[in-house]
Amino acid sequence: MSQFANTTQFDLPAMATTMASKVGSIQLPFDVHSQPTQAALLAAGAGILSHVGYFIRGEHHRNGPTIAVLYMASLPVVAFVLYHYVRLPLVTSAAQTVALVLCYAAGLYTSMCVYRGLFHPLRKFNGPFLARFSNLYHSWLVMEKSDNYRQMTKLHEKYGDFVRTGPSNLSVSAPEAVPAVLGPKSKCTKSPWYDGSLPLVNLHTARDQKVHELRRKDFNKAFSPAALVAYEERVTPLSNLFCDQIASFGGAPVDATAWFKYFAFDAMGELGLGESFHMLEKKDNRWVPDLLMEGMADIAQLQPIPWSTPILHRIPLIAQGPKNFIRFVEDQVAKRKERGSKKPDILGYLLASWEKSEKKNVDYQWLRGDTRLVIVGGSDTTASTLTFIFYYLAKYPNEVRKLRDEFEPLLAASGKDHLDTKDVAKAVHLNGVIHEALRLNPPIPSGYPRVTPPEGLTIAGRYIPGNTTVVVPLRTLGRSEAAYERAQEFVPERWYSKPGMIKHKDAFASFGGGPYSCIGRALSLVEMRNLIVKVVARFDVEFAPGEDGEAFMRDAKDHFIIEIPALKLVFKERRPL
Ligand code: HEM
Repeated sequence: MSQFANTTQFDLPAMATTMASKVGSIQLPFDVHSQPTQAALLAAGAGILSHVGYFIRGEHHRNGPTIAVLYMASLPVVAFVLYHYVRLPLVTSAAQTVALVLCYAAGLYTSMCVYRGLFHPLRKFNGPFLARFSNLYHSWLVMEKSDNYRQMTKLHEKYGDFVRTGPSNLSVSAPEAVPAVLGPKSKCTKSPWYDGSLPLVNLHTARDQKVHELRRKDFNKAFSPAALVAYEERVTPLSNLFCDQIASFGGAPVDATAWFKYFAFDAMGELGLGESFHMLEKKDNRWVPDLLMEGMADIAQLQPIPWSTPILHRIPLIAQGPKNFIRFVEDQVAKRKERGSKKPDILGYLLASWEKSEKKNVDYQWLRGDTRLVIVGGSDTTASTLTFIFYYLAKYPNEVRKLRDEFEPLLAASGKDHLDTKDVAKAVHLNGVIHEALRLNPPIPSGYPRVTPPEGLTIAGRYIPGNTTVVVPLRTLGRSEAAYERAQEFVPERWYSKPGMIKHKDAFASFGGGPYSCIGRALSLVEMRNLIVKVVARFDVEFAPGEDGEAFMRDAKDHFIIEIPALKLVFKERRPL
């Protein structure tokens, strides 16, 4: 199960001495001092060679920290050689060194730009001019507002279904892209982006198919139908607590965004770690969701540049948010391990596999990573979906009536205060509301990148070369007329009585697809159905005075997961308990 990045130690003085001793015995073919042009050309040539011989093929992002250190180390080494062996004055050595290193970089980047602009297999795909030369363009595009999903929609409106967003990157918004790139039969693999959190590993970031398959088996036990039934019993008290807390506002405005987070995090604490974080009843841990989002926001704009994150993770004072969040998770794993749990929880199943492991130290890293994954993957996604759902319910009160008409007879017949498992399929409108909110507002709005197989891939009649990073922009596709009729409108009936309004049944991918799809899908649906039924049964929902939901919809940020602004709602009790 071990799959960690190698960290290389650099002994700079030793490297300098070794290199210097070699240069000392070599007669340079020119005098650096009197023939600067030749020296510059040689450095530029080395840059071109390193591109053509090394950088042009394969993946190098994991070597990012090593390459950065080597590049920095070359400065003192070259300066030392020029000063000590070529016997240039100190200041001249330093100036020549900078010039040579810059010439090397110029050679490297010129070669890259010429190749990417004129000879790259993606050269025939349209996209912003600068995007073809570097992924930095994509980063720059989203730097100010962290609004990748909006930028992707704009680019697709301008350039069509296929947009070259980086030298080897395509965004494909054709509905056929979902089965081809994400479907069970797809031969695409996870892109280098998934290495962004190394050396931390987890199921989601596992790029090796076999490693992923093995770990997913451990996870499957925690998400079996029997486990889900047991989990639902523990969601119900949290839904009740949520309703009681909302009722205590007495009809005053509530920050729905924050409260759905408290619910979803508490549910993940309870079901993931065996103990709620108690955010619904106490203020103590309410900082955790903000910490997570801060961490995601810190590095969101760098996501198009996979080599940047391994470097940032190694710089002590940078990306403090994710590091603090990891510390919080580690603490939770240690506490859960110590206290044990009488009730089944997700970590319990993973701990049981770990107990049997022969490589306890290595597999403990997986345990940490997967606990973080469960908390991140299970909380914020569910919370933002619930907030979007209640935005639509406040905007369209008729939807609330339709929901009540559907579930009230089902609850009366079963005598339960939540939907019985056998009635879930009958709650077609409730399921339609959830799917419609997820279609219009996927919590991972810009999709997740894959790499095409070496032989390439054909989507909607267009051939995409092998080793291309492809992403399906989910929010753009979810609102596309090519996939849905009246695509911008909220019509839950399209998911049951009006199937003609779904033009491409494969286009819905808010939970992913294929072997890497969301393993928590059924659990999140259990949580959401449970809470929606309880809230809608007990409260009428309205926008708070001064709230129209526009800023909420307009100002959402895309940090891979979506960060939504506060949505102020009023919950008025229909029948006080
Ligand atoms: C509305 C709620 C949710 C949505 C929209 C959602 C969406 C997704 C998506 C799109 C993926 C695939 C990402 C990729 O391929 O890179 C994913 C993976 C995953 N999700 Fe969810 N998720 C939700 C709730 C949950 C919950 C409640 C859990 C529970 C712990 C969970 C756990 C996971 C895990 C463990 C993975 C990784 C699966 C793998 O790589 O095999 N998710 N989720």
